[in-house]
Formats: sequence, C-alpha cells, structure tokens
Amino acid sequence: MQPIKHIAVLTSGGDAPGMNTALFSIVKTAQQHGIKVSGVRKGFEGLIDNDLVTLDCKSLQQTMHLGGTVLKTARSERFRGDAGRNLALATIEHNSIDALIVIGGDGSFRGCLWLSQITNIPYIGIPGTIDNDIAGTDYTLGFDTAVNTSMQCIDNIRDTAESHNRVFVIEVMGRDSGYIGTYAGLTSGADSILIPESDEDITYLVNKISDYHSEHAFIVVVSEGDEIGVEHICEKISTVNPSIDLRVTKLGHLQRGGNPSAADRMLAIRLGVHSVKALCAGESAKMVGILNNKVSNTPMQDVAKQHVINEELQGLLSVFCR
Ligand SMILES: Nc1ncnc2c1ncn2[C@@H]1O[C@H](COP(=O)(O)OP(=O)(O)OP(=O)(O)O)[C@@H](O)[C@H]1O
Ligand SMILES: O=P(O)(O)OC[C@H]1O[C@](O)(CO)[C@@H](O)[C@@H]1O
Repeated sequence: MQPIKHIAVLTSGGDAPGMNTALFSIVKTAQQHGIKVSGVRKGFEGLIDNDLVTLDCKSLQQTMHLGGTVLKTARSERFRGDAGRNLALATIEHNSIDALIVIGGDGSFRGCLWLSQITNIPYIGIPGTIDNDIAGTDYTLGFDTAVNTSMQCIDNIRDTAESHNRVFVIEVMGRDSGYIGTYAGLTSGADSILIPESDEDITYLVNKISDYHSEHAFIVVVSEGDEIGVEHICEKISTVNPSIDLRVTKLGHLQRGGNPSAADRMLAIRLGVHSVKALCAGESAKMVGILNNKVSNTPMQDVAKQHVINEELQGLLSVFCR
C-alpha cells in the first residue's frame, strides 16, 4: 500500500450543521500525519470542474463553529452521467489525489459507489445530513442541531397557540424519514406526531382532535414525508371538528441553518479524526459512524436508507401521542 500524501474532501447534498467542524477535524488530523488536504468546492460539481482549494487548518479553525459548509455543496445532476464521472476521475488523476473523503447523505454515498466503478482510489464517507436516515451510525451530522432548532420553534409556537387556544399543524423536514418529526415532536410535548413510518398515527390524531374543546393549545407535528401530508391532515381536522381555530406553519430550511450544537461538533470531531486514521490504516469504501457510542466502519454498500423508527421510539410515540 502506497502512503497517502494528498486527500481531497467534499461536502455534498443538503448542507448540515457540523460539516465545517468535520473539515477542521480532517485537516488537523491530516496535518499531524503530514498529509496535504484539498477541498473540492460544490460537491461532485467541483470534481467535474476541477474546482479545488488547499485547506488551511487555521482558517478552518475560525469557521468550525458555523453552520452550512465553507466548501459549498450541490446536488449534481452532471455527476450521474458517464461524461461527468469521467471528468471527475480526470480531476483526481490531474491533481494526484490519493484518497477521497465525502461528507453527505445516502445519495452522496451512492455517488461514491458510482465513482468507485471506474477507479480504485480509496474513499471514506462521513454521514452529514439533518435527516438521520442512514444505517451504520446512530446519528448523522446536523440532526441534533436541526432537532434543537425545530424544538425551539415549536416552543415559540406553543406560546401563541396557548394564548389563543389554537390548534397548530407544524411541518418539519426529514425527506422520507420521520426522525426529525419524532425527536422534535417528543421534546416539545406535541399532542400528535405524524411520520412516514406509521400508517396509524392519523387515526390517533382524528380520535384525539374530535374531542378537542379545551382551554389549551393542541400541537400536531408532521414530517414532510408523511404519506398524508399537511394539507390533507388540516382538511381532516376541520371536517371532524369544524369549530377548531387552526393554523399551519412549515418550518422549512431554517431547520438546516445555525451553529452546530455541542453534540454535532463532537460527532464531527470524532468522525473527522477517524476518517483520516481509517484511510491511513488502509481502509476504503467504508462509512465511518458512531454505533453504541463507539466509532465504527460500515461497508459503503451496506449503508442503505434507514427507514425504521425503532421499537423504543414507537413505544414513546404511543405513550405521548395516543
Ligand atoms: N445513484 C447515484 N449515482 C450517482 N451519483 C449519485 C447518485 N445518487 C446521488 N448521487 C450524487 O450525490 C449527490 C447528492 O445526493 P442527494 O442530493 O440525494 O443528497 P444526499 O447526499 O442524500 O444528502 P441529503 O440527505 O442532505 O439530501 C447528487 O446530487 C448526485 O450528484
Ligand atoms: O434544500 P433542498 O434541495 O430543497 O432539499 C430539501 C431536503 O433536504 C433536506 O433538508 C436534507 O436532506 C431534507 O430534509 C429536505 O427534504
């Protein structure tokens, strides 16, 4: 095995709080191993366009606490085609890149597998997405921060909802995963939580809301990927209880911004260090993650979408939302 002298790192898919902390951690570790690190700008787009910058540890230290990604990110359609992939390989060869670290979600990891069909360059994935929808890690970068942001927004909505005895339906992100909905809903004391992983939650909501005529707010948290969707849920609520004073809030992209929480920064620091060490130890085609509070490597082809809300979480939902 040739020693690694030059690592390229990119952030891809939706930005997530903690990506900048991970960049700092990667460069700090690489520096100690005498490895140069280049940042690829705008995800796989930068690999196609040969858009690289040398990463400097001191500058990254100054931005490690910020949300977003200083490298920029993209959802690159060009990379999915043969022409884009071949240009990406040309960039790797032209810059003598020995290894690649990709920080992103499951789509970005499918991109890694796609690239690995035409090159043997070692690569490691770091799970970075607010959705927490990846197997092989208990948490992804950005999830904890997004949950905290959503929880605080729902707390604020509760103040006004209580004052008016209103019912609020609040949509949170997560694509087709109900993790943000489950965590944000439970931690803000929601009366009802609707997620894509459950078909029964709408029945519990309808039962509860048809009796609602109280001196209190009623908070419904809905994951954006829920099979019924906010509009139809509101129609159902108004049908079963027409006297309800109903309002809707979609939290949207504000959930993705903001400085990473301490938990996300620690996760980023651990996974950043571990990713460089894994490459130096000859690992490749792995996603680094945290399982049962230990760093772990999962083969990239096993990193499927994590759709399952586990039994314990299901149990919590049934205690608080029935
Ligand atoms: N099947 C695939 N083949 C090749 N490249 C892919 C594939 N799927 C995704 N990619 C590449 O990875 C990029 C990021 O994927 P995607 O937009 O799904 O975000 P993600 O990594 O899942 O992050 P997030 O969870 O934040 O959405 C895509 O824009 C594309 O360039
Ligand atoms: O910013 P975009 O491209 O609209 O993507 C939004 C999606 O990205 C995420 O924020 C992260 O994957 C999802 O929760 C959401 O569905």
